Amino acid sequence: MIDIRDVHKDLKDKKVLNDLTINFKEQNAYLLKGHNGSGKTMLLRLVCGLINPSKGKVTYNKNYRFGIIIETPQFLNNETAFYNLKFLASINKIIGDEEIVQVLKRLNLYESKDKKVKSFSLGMKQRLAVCQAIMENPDVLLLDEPFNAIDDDNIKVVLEIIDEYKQEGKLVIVAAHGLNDADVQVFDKVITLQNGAIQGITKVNAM
Ligand SMILES: Nc1ncnc2c1ncn2[C@@H]1O[C@H](COP(=O)(O)OP(=O)(O)OP(=O)(O)O)[C@@H](O)[C@H]1O
Repeated sequence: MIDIRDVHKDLKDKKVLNDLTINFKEQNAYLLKGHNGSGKTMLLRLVCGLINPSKGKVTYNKNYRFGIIIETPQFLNNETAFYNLKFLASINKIIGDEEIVQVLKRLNLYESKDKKVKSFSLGMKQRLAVCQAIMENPDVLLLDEPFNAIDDDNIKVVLEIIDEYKQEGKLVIVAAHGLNDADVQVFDKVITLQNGAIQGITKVNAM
């Protein structure tokens, strides 16, 4: 559980988060919606501790390991896809080559594993970003616009992964726009942000 209570965040005189109170629960997937600049990315940053609130409190009920894509992921462009994941895996040292191969297969990148990232399309880079986010099997998955530039088949793969995470009792928060109604069904709640504040929270099965 991640509890956000009465949170405000000011950056250079601008209120980027405005009086947010939300309780994110395990076994649930949340979809963040809202116009550009409404605060979706800031909320994801707040949830994983990349920014601290100016006022209010963020509480976790356990030590979570986070898997994240926030804004445009950066890779070592002159290295291969496999090398990039191996390099990132060397930080925590909890997975080996086998897990990296599995995740590349899952995101349909195995055939391209030995290609340099600079030759990748936007969609391939986005899928590689999903690989790095999920490869260590995190407790909480935070994805900022993961469907950008991804084709329908791979959108389905990412939606399946979100569903699996929920079934495994994990917590998933995704910022995305333009998902069709059928795809939104994988989420439990849709949170709409406007000017850094919550405009509405809708239960998906009630939509
Ligand atoms: N370093 C900063 N200093 C001041 N304001 C900032 C800073 N970074 C972001 N902002 C502002 O915070 C607000 C929220 O930005 P955020 O990136 O969270 O929006 P978003 O909903 O994710 O939009 P997008 O879909 O464009 O990514 C925006 O108005 C943005 O201009």
